[in-house]
Amino acid sequence: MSEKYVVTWDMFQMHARKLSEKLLPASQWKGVIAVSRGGLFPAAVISRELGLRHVETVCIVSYEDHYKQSDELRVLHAPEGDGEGFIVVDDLVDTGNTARKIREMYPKARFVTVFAKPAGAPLVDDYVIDIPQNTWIEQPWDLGLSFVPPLARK
Ligand SMILES: O=P(O)(O)OC[C@H]1O[C@H](OP(=O)(O)OP(=O)(O)O)[C@H](O)[C@@H]1O
Ligand SMILES: O=c1[nH]c(=O)c2nc[nH]c2[nH]1
Ligand SMILES: [Mg+2]
Repeated sequence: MSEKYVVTWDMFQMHARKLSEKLLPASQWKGVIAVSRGGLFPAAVISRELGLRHVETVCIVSYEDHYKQSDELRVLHAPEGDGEGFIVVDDLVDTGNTARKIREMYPKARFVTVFAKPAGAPLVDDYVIDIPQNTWIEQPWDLGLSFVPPLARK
């Protein structure tokens, strides 16, 4: 990836709130299924905003290494059913491989993400922010604050 897009916690919360607005009225939903782990973060915001207390996880491993996707997706845990009445939420779609698997598993769910790159965007029902394909999204839970030395050192 040639570019980086750094996301801060406050911007992430703001975008996740915007995504929640697209999911009104809340009464149409039984609950939320978070695509763990990245989807846990927007799922917390969405379930809070919409007053949904039924929160499930689907656990999929795609990127074993931070920047490198493995050939096979590994599903470690998945709630039963076709997803009817549920919002399935992930933090982002990139190649769309995870989204394709989710769509296959939960064809009746509404699948939403905060960020979408062009290759994955058509697979998502709702998202908030477009990101170019050549850009790596650095999520706030993967980052930390650290000291930066001044330019002029004595
Ligand atoms: O569209 P794709 O190319 O499939 O990529 C998107 C997926 O990749 C990331 O998850 P990852 O597999 O890194 O796991 P994590 O959520 O546990 O960090 C991200 O959270 C999405 O789930
Ligand atoms: O933190 C992440 N940023 C990304 O751009 C991305 N694409 C797939 N998986 C990803 N994880
Ligand atoms: Mg993920």
